[in-house]
Amino acid sequence: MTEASAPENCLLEARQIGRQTSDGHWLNRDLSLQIFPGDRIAISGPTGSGKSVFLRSLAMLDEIQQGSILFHNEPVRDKQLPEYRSRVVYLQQRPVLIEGTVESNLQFAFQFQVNQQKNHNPDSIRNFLKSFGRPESFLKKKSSSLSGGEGQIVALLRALILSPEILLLDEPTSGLDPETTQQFESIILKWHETSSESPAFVWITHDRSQAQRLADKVMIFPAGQVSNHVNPES
Ligand SMILES: Nc1ncnc2c1ncn2[C@@H]1O[C@H](COP(=O)(O)OP(=O)(O)OP(=O)(O)O)[C@@H](O)[C@H]1O
Repeated sequence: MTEASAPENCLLEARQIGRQTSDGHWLNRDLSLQIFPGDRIAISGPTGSGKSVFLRSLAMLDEIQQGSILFHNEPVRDKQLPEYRSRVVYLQQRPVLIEGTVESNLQFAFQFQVNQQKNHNPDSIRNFLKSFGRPESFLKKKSSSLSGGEGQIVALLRALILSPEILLLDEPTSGLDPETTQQFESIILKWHETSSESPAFVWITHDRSQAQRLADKVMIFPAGQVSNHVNPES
């Protein structure tokens, strides 16, 4: 039986995907998700239930051994991966920054051919910094001198200035204090609300109240059911 296609406006579809280790052990199986413009999706579930494995599969960082991933209803070919990764941006729990200043980290992505047509807008960077309560001199700070939380902020700015269609966030605030967590959430919600392209995000969180604040759909692991209600009591 052939599966029905996703609606035309579907940005990203994981269709019954599964990931297996080289010794044949399934880390997750039969997981499906459709992501539409404007979606705010939380992924929740116990430790070790396969949330990060799934998100890495969506980011196409790890190969899947079952099912398919479709971007705008088309499979992504190997040679399209750089473009895919500039449109579907993955932010991991611990940021990876290059040596040099904050500014050089922010400019780094624009060196790649796939991002050269994107606008490097200094005003938007200044606005983001303001929202984080950081002065412009923050741009001159060495990445090696940043705290873990500041590093995560830089990684977020670096992702947002690429104007992604989808942002994939793996517990991005787990190492941040409550104030920085709140700033981080506000920035993402503001980006989400004000971007003309109607971007979507998928956010792994253990914190039910965070899921409640941020998301309008929740995917619960290990089964991977998607529900339209984020109920902090359930
Ligand atoms: N590359 C890999 N090879 C073998 N096992 C792996 C690999 N990646 C993840 N696992 C295992 O898969 C399981 C699910 O891991 P995953 O990191 O996705 O869990 P999680 O739900 O994100 O957990 P947490 O909430 O603690 O971050 C774990 O038992 C983990 O050890």
